[in-house]
Amino acid sequence: MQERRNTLKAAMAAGRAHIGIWCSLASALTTEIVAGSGAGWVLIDGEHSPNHLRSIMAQLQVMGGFDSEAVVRLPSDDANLIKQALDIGARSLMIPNVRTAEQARTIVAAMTYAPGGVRGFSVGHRANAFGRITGYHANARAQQLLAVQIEDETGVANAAEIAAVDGVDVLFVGPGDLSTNMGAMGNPGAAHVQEAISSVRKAATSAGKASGILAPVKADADRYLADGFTMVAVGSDLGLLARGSDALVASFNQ
Ligand SMILES: O=C(O)C(=O)C[C@H](O)[C@@H](O)CO
Repeated sequence: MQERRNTLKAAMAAGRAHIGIWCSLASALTTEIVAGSGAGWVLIDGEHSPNHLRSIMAQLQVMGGFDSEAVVRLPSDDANLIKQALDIGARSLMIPNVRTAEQARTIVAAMTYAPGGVRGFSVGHRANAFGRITGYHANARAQQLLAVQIEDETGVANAAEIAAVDGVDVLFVGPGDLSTNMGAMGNPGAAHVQEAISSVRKAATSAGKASGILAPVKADADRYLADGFTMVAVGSDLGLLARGSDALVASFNQ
């Protein structure tokens, strides 16, 4: 049995844009619905949502039948969480609040088997189809994608060094945290925040890496894509359901 190619990783390496949808409802059913949309990737959020390893695994299982790549965001850079997420079958990770190149190297090491890293070795896990994937351990890193989130001014200042770390594929801007940490709470459109966002993209591009951002307003997403961001989340399951139901009710309350 062969592991399926990580088409998101290939697209990022080739500079091809893939839009994604953010899944925060911690539901295998809604993630399965979203995965059928044709989005290039689906973010399973383990930071700002009531997800846990089993709920993340259930979403990975339902996504197995779709071309869309599952990207799992962990709540931190904790090596033990990285190990568990990789073993249940996550191979594209998003790690929040990455501020230094050293932190990024530590994250890559947690994703990598010895001698290059410290990922714990096991044969019998879901990632390896329970021992059925030929050459899983030797090829695991080649199919992994790492998106590190740049979410404060330290990360922005270190973006070039972070992007240069071997194993980092994407610098992904967290617009909410970045704007908040820059004194413009929840307003990534502020001029100085936009300058920071642009500098992150340029740092990624200069290092031959991809850049990404969450942009649930279409005009923003279109602009970021035009500027060269290639991993752009353009909406969320939660937003689609909340705003869609609001609008539906409002349409009858004219
Ligand atoms: O800082 C941000 O913005 C992000 O990283 C995305 C948010 O955490 C996401 O949960 C918005 O729903």
